[in-house]
Amino acid sequence: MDLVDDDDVPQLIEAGDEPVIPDSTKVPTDRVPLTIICGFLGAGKSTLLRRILTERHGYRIAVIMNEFGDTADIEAKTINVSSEEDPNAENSEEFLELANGCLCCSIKDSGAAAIEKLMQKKGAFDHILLETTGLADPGPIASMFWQNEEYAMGLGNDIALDGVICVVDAVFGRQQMEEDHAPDDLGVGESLRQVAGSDVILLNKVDLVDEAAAVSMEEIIHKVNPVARIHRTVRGEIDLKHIMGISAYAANTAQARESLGEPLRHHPHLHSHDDSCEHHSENQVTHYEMRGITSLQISCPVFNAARLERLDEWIRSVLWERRLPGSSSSQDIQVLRCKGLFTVETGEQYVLQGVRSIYELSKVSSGEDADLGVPDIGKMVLIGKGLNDEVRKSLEVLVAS
Ligand SMILES: Nc1nc2c(ncn2[C@@H]2O[C@H](COP(=O)(O)OP(=O)(O)OP(=O)(O)O)[C@@H](O)[C@H]2O)c(=O)[nH]1
Repeated sequence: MDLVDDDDVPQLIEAGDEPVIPDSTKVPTDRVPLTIICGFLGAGKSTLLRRILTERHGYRIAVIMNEFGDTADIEAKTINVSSEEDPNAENSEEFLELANGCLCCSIKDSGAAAIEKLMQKKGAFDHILLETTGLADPGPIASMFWQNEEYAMGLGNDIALDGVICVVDAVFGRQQMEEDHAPDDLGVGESLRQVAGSDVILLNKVDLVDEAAAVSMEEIIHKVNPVARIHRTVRGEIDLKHIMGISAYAANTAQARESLGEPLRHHPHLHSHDDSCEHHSENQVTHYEMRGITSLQISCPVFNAARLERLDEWIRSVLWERRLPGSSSSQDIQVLRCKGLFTVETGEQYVLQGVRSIYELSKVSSGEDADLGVPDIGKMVLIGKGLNDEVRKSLEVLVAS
């Protein structure tokens, strides 16, 4: 079942004389954060979730293990967890409250119905983890929980997308990405879409590879997605603060700068081409391509209001019409993820967040981050297909004009 039609006309920001720029201060704050966990087949998603469901970590998490986005029943494999009171509960109950405070949910309904049932238990958990099938593309699922007007009146009021986590197999990940060529409008397969559309990547099974192979894999991941944080894991062992509460979609200066700044600082041994360019503030398209997926990073000077409006128009054209403004022909551009942080002359800051055709360019509330030394230089990162030199030049001309 397709939860979201890629071709749907995006509804977030309507074209008009004035850009509709939401103020992040108006976003409700009492929502339950939701983290989507995707990953290659057999990469270790269930192992990670089993750990979360059984270890004492102090978090109250509702874990949904479901063939989400599919009409199939719950995954045949069982997460072998049991409560002390009823060791067979997972076989009979939709909801299993675990000794460590987590709530395990195996919900047969797919999609929104599963989440609606879970939200009836709101209060019993502080965070939702949603496991997707190994073949799932996280983009449409993320879109369902982020800036989706259809859900804004119902589900969207209760849930806030926190981030997308991708578990990558350190042994077979490279092969999976290279061989992956599912025929679709983008011409790339799911494993690449998962890496491109994620905010945090867990490079799992590093116990099975040597240091050189792990570094090489990190470099490949970084070149496909320069803004994702990469953590090495063995059997999903990771401090949960790295995958929960990351606010990857927040319209918040500190978070935006964090995700746009130095994504590889956990890995000082990595000095890729991208990093050196970054230090020189050089705008560039990554020279590495994996089945046409590239990233484009650009530095932006302080904007005036008119330029911000033109940038908004540029984004609409590229994300919605897949072409550069002023160009009559389709250039086959498809953006999977975009992020940005911009400062305008008045001192106000704007954060760009985008998942495919849906985006939000929102003003950061005044006073926020006032003491953090906000840099004058803004930055924008696009990840997707067709992001060639022509696209980069078009953006450079726009931000410099
Ligand atoms: N050596 C090693 N084995 C691991 C690690 N993580 C998971 N495994 C094993 O890899 C196999 C697949 O792990 P799963 O957690 O089932 O993977 P998955 O991503 O849920 O698989 P699918 O749902 O089929 O896509 C299992 O046999 C795990 O025990 C790891 O870090 N190191």
